[in-house]
Amino acid sequence: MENLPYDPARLAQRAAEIVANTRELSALGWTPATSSNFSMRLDDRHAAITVSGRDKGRLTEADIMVVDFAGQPVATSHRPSAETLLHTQLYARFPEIGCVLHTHSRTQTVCSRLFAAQGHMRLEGYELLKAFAGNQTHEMAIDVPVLPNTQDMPALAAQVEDLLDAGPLWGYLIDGHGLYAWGRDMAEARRHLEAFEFLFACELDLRRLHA
Ligand SMILES: CSC[C@@H](O)[C@@H](O)C(=O)COP(=O)(O)O
Ligand SMILES: [Zn+2]
Repeated sequence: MENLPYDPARLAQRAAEIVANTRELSALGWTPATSSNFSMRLDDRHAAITVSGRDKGRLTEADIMVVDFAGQPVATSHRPSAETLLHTQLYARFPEIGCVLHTHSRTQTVCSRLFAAQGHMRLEGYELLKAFAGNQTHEMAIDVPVLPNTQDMPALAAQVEDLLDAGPLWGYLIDGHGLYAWGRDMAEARRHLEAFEFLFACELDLRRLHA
């Protein structure tokens, strides 16, 4: 048997978790037209991530591959997600991060357009802010950064590094593109993703009502 640099049993377990959750997120309409990508940490050097270009609503374990934290494929000829670097930079920097989720819901994309000029989207006074790990109260605000979109992943990753230097972050938007969110494990990353989606939708509703 091939001598793999990661634990294949752990890969199988993480792949099953990614597939089950991706299908649920896809059923919500958050991964249109093969968009979005998903990953989980395997160990201190490797992550399991979706193969590039796959239909996220029909994902199977065969659509999950391994990369190192430089974003290079490990023991596979598959092509990893085009945005692999945005996942691996988080695993490389924060040992406590175990899962990174990227989706393209309509709400996320509309918000990214609406708040791009401002550079961030403020979420303030909501009970659901307590869904973000470490927050104890609704009496606070978070500014979700909105980065300009680019196909230059090293450039985008460098901008994310600057954001991470600036303070605690649970996710960010990319203009005209979608949302990145993460957490210790799948459950926490999903909680953050769902909280962002809900709060973004509230802000859009308020804008419509005030229009
Ligand atoms: C189908 S367009 C969306 C892609 O360009 C990208 O933003 C995306 O989220 C999925 O890319 P992928 O390479 O499949 O991980
Ligand atoms: Zn994307």
